[in-house]
Amino acid sequence: MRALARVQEWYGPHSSTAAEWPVDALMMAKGDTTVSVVLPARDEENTVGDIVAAIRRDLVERTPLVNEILVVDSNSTDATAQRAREAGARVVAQGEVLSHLPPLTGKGEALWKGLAASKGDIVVYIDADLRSFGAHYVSGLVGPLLVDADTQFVKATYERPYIGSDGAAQQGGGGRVTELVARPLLNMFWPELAGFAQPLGGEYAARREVLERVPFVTEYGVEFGLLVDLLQLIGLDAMAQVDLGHRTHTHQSIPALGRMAGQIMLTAWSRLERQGRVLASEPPAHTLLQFGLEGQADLVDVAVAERPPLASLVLEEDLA
Ligand SMILES: O=c1ccn([C@@H]2O[C@H](COP(=O)(O)OP(=O)(O)O[C@H]3O[C@H](CO)[C@@H](O)[C@H](O)[C@H]3O)[C@@H](O)[C@H]2O)c(=O)[nH]1
Ligand SMILES: O=C(O)[C@H](O)COP(=O)(O)O
Repeated sequence: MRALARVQEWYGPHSSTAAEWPVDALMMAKGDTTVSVVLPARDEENTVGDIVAAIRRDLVERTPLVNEILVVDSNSTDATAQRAREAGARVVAQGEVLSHLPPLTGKGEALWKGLAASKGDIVVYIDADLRSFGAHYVSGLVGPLLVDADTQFVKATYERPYIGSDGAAQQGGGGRVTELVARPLLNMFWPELAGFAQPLGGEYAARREVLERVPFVTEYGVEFGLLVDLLQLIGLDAMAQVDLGHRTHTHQSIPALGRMAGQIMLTAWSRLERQGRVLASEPPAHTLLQFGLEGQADLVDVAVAERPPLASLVLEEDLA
């Protein structure tokens, strides 16, 4: 009950909508602060170009709110890098950033490499598979950071329909892993975070100095890990939420979401262990036996790894 009261107390003062952060007003607040937009992209040739072009048109050329657009090409096998470059982004290959380190995989790795390769004081992450993107996604996320010095991290919320193969939208049907896995876990173990309506969403912004002080879990554990670790590092009152309206994206299959769910559960477990809240006599298994339509079995690995806080790495390299 105490946690719920805490969420209620936090919610009002730390929630806003994108409409409350008009770009022209933000330009006054921006001053010398630089803003990087980082898009992780694996095989997103159908969507990445339009997203980059919209940011470039509305937030670089029309009003210079954004200083840098960086696409991290996450081992794509399609024309993602070319489309992103043509639309005006700088593109880096995930494996070529900090290439002296052994490569890791997945979205969390792309985000960490994007942090290392970008320069802005504020870093905005935007998924490259969005079909509902508008410039207000970026301005809404940076608004609280530019205007309020106490805000360190801003997470998006939105209505998330499920779009069926016939194109029909089912209101509230999207975010299946959020509803079935992430939200129950957060409410059980980190109830202070229960007010984040879309904890797994890929759109959020933070001050670089804060992002460089937390580890990044690889694969799809990254958003869950960041929320839990940032709560511990900066506290709930330095975290805010902005309603961006509506979000549609490319849905993954149920087996793929099962693997994502496994990665998120392992991330939660690692944080429970690290925070001294569970004592494991043996680590959880990280294999998942999945079954296809014909009943065929497939053993997959849902292990996640972790990159250390970027700041610790820079320090280590400075000392070496
Ligand atoms: O190895 C990868 C996998 C994904 N991506 C990119 O990451 C973004 C999100 O990935 P996606 O597969 O579309 O994830 P979703 O099914 O949409 O999963 C949701 O839940 C995940 C777990 O929190 C989040 O990482 C996602 O941002 C969020 O949209 C997209 O731009 C991908 O191209 C990579 O860069 N590398
Ligand atoms: O955020 C989630 O829960 C996953 O990305 C699944 O989203 P979807 O159900 O909208 O595909």
